[in-house]
Amino acid sequence: MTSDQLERKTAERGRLLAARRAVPAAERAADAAALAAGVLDAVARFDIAPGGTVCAYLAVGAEPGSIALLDVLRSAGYRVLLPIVVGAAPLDWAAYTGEHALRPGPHGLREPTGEPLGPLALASAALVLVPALAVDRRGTRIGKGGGHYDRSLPVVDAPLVAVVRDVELVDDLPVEPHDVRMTAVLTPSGLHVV
Ligand SMILES: Nc1nc2c(c(=O)[nH]1)N(C=O)[C@@H](CNc1ccc(C(=O)N[C@@H](CCC(=O)O)C(=O)O)cc1)CN2
Ligand SMILES: Nc1ncnc2c1ncn2[C@@H]1O[C@H](COP(=O)(O)OP(=O)(O)OP(=O)(O)O)[C@@H](O)[C@H]1O
Repeated sequence: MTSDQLERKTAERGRLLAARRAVPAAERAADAAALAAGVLDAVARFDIAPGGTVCAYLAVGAEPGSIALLDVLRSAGYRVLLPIVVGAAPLDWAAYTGEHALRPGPHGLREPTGEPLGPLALASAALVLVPALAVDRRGTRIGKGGGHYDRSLPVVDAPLVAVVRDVELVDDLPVEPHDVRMTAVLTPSGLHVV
């Protein structure tokens, strides 16, 4: 990637974060409800039966997503794992067993208090919900810039479903060699296979 493209990626990230912060609370709540309502369709579209493992994330700040989305998956019988940040190493994972079993983590995150299962737990996923700032129509994802998911996802064979707002599914994002492509994008309007 040229320094020009890297600059574009950094600028794009700033623009996307600012746009997210400007979303009014009512719209955030409506988006969260629509995503929680749509997540089971997404899982069904990939033929993942209850009992299967879904690696998910717990939304922080203005990110799309919610505890309710995790609870929908759990109530439907899926095993839900959440990431644990371990410095610059690939993400660790532990089971989400309810909002009571979370503790504060880095970057304002809440992380599961259960036994850490190790980075390879991600390989047991039947589907991975991936946080993103934006995704393009080729599946290129831009995240917060820590590289956590790009370092973690190479062990996964399962569908990778980025979760963004509808305006964050865009035509074209800059791509780097380490960027792992998404299989589909879940937005409040539904699942988009890319
Ligand atoms: N929900 C979620 N979990 C995730 C990620 C993510 O993007 N979203 N990550 C993706 O790799 C890893 C952690 N990376 C993160 C990097 C930066 C911030 C962040 O900017 N936090 C804000 C606080 C948000 C708030 O409280 O409003 C900050 O530190 O200012 C969060 C997570 C693993 N878990
Ligand atoms: N597979 C990898 N191995 C080693 N370093 C990596 C890998 N993937 C990404 N990185 C490092 O992480 C940095 C951030 O990457 P990138 O901008 O793609 O993050 P991101 O996908 O936006 O972040 P995140 O995954 O945390 O949401 C890169 O500059 C790179 O140095």
